[in-house]
Amino acid sequence: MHQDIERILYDQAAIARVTKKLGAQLTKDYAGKNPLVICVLKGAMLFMADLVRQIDTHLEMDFLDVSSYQGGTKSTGEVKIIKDLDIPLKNRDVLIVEDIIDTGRTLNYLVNLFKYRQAKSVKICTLLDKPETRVLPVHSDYVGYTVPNAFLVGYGLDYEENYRNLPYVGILKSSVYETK
Ligand SMILES: O=P(O)(O)OC[C@H]1O[C@H](OP(=O)(O)OP(=O)(O)O)[C@H](O)[C@@H]1O
Ligand code: HPA
Ligand SMILES: [Mg+2]
Repeated sequence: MHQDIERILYDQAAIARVTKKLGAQLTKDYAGKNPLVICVLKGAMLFMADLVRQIDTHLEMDFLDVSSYQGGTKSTGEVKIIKDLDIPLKNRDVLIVEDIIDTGRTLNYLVNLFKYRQAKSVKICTLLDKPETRVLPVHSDYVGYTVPNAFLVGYGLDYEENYRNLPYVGILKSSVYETK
């Protein structure tokens, strides 16, 4: 698995550092608001698990499964809800937690959907932001790291469902997907 990684961008310590910093900001911004913190499965699961433990105020969690990459390195352009939320979000302060914003299709779709469902506020916290490849506009209120235009894996991010369990974020060697 590790031999398929070109370069490690963020190791465990770097991820922990930025997660702690984001958690401190969120603790301040959401004190007394009991936000509904939404994890976008599957990619955001590890970041969500670490981030909520750094937010020191009441919150609720829910999980939504959407997919637009169908495992590969290219966005299909179509966002599909595979599992919807359980908790109604009308009049709730919603915080969407993501691993990465790439084309922006996933979050553009979700922000519009949650506003349509009458959330009181909708904000985004993403570990990684890849602004160079944006197709649809997305404003993220909380960003861990801004990343270069490369296909990344690890810490939740996959290539064909593999590599999510790497404890770091790295660039996948192009030979891994170009020979397919
Ligand atoms: O900005 P975008 O181009 O929409 O890309 C970002 C989304 O793509 C990935 O999810 P994916 O759809 O691959 O599903 P996964 O989270 O289950 O890996 C990633 O976890 C983000 O949710
Ligand atoms: O760089 C990426 N890696 C893995 N999954 C992704 N989904 C969007 N961008 C990426
Ligand atoms: Mg995802």
